[in-house]
Amino acid sequence: MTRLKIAIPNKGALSAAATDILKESGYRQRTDTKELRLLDTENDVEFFYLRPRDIALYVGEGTLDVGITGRDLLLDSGAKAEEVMSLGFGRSTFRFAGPQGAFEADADLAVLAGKRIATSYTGIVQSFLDTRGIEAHVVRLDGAVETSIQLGVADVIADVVETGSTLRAAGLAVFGEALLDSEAVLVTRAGNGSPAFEIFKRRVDGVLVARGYVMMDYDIEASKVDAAVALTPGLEGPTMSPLHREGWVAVRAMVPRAGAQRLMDELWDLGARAILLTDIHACRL
Ligand SMILES: Nc1ncnc2c1ncn2[C@@H]1O[C@H](COP(=O)(O)OP(=O)(O)OP(=O)(O)O)[C@@H](O)[C@H]1O
Ligand SMILES: O=P(O)(O)OC[C@H]1O[C@H](OP(=O)(O)OP(=O)(O)O)[C@H](O)[C@@H]1O
Ligand SMILES: [Mg+2]
Repeated sequence: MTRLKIAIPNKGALSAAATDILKESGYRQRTDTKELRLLDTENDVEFFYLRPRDIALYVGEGTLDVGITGRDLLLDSGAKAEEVMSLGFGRSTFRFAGPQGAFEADADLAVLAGKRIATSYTGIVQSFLDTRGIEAHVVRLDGAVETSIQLGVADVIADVVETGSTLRAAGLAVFGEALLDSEAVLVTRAGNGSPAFEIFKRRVDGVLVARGYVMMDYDIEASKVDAAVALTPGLEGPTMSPLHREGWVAVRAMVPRAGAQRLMDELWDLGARAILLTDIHACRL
């Protein structure tokens, strides 16, 4: 099997969470943030720590096999890489913004006609304008685009918004609809079904599923077990074990993490006792 080459953000908003998910998936990760390459011989993969903006290009060209980057950066690059899995972190939206009070919050984006729009994501913005048939002037900046309006370089900006605090601090407000919802994604080139890639994907997917579920154990009277199991059906049916206590059984089932506390309340009301929740670190389902 040829060694899988994987691109990881070397710094910025996606870097730490990308490293975490790989560690949880059983891969070696760098200990020094200055390291730009790391060979994991045990798993026969090599990691390349790159700018998140460049990752889709390397993968699209086929120089590297897999990458973690933002959906917005992938689309902006126009690279021939495709999204194969969303990773559930690095969530943001991509929005137009202008000086507070200058635009209606729900303005029709036709108001952009003739405006100067500053952005680091010219690919996304230009293709949006083209699709809508809006003629505007796109000003490409490397970052800190929020300041460009005050400095007289642009009328509006188009940028990543997470909490919105950067916009507020700059006296700006979003308007019109969101261009896209982004999060970190796994990218590869079209049709990559190599065995090494499949193993990598399965490992990462196992961690994501494990993050979404918890293991629930409880004891309940056998006469109530059908009602309890209706609440915790598990993935392929819960595991049931007899208890030493006459007429009681122990039940174990994976349940979605969201709502697990509410489930515990319902099980308690039904008569279940010794209800335990435990984290799952990885799984293959
Ligand atoms: N609060 C945030 N700030 C910036 N990017 C975020 C945020 N939350 C999520 N992201 C996502 O992180 C990615 C951008 O990462 P990053 O900021 O590291 O790249 P960059 O802006 O190209 O680099 P840098 O900011 O170091 O110049 C995008 O996919 C973006 O949607
Ligand atoms: O909505 P918020 O939570 O405030 O986050 C969004 C801000 O974060 C990003 O900037 P980044 O730190 O990547 O700097 P950059 O503009 O130089 O890329 C983005 O460009 C916004 O400025
Ligand atoms: Mg940035």
